[in-house]
Amino acid sequence: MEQLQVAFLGPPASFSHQAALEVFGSSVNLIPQTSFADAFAAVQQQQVDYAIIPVENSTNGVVVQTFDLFADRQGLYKDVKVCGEHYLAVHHCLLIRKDISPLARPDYGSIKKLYTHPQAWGQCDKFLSLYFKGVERQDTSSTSKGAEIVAKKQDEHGAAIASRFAAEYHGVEVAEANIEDDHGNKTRFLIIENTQSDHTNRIASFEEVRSGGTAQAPTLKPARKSLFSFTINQDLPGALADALLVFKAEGFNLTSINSRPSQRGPGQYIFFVECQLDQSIQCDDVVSRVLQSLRAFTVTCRELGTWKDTLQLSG
Ligand SMILES: O=C(O)C(=O)C[C@]1(C(=O)O)C=C[C@@H](O)C=C1
Repeated sequence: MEQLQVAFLGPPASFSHQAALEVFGSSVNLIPQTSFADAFAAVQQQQVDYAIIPVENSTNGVVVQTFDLFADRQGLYKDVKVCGEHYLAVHHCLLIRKDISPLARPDYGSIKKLYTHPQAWGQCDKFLSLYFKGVERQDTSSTSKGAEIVAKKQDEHGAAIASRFAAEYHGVEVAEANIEDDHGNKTRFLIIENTQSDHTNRIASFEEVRSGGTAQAPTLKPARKSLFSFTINQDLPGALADALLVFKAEGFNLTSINSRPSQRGPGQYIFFVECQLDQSIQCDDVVSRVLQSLRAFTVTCRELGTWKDTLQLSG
């Protein structure tokens, strides 16, 4: 089989890179992207087979940029769907250049600027409020980008928040490890594919890739999750409640609801519903039935993928 191409948020040694290695191993071609939008575009344009994208963190909540891409307001990603998920344990470190003299802890007074991805600030809030109150913060496109900047900026006493993997890759030092508020901190990643791709269509399912082609037909169907997006007529009393009842009627358990502005006026939203289908429901066409029923209560609706629920397996 041709080597699989997998996009992730770069530069190398980001948490997305770590998640990609855990899911796909090192035999696939892992291709760094500068933004989540580039990763979505690479899937839509079939430059890659899969991309791995963070969607929510157990401490800091949803990754809004990812939901904005799933909102697909311009119709740029019409063939992109979720085919899998992965939970990654996320441990943050404070990284400094190797030539900066050892810091007098807990006083990090010599550090004048901090760099990291916006998601990481909220995951390390307690540590930052304790030691870095008032210190300038600069958002970076990823945690590993922050590590790269700190490694290159010889004229500045800056620090990055990123992983130990990023410290090793970018040649910087770990001044403090495990600075996340919750040591059980986890980020859930979604794996996306292009439903029109001949290459991925030849593979029975993403789960076959994950298991290295050894996936056995399960005796009991695993719990599955589906993601739907929809807009409603918000002037109609009960429109949202009616839409949500469709899931209940088909035996889906709603596991999360999110919304993003539809950008069609104030108070107008795109809703995202993630739901779990019980193992006992064997019916494969239940997803299309939900979509069919949703059409009666929504203005627009879309199924954004169905995949194996791995929450129980994530430890
Ligand atoms: O910046 C990175 O290293 C990423 O892969 C992105 C990201 C995210 O957006 O959630 C991934 C995991 C962590 O939660 C922090 C950052």
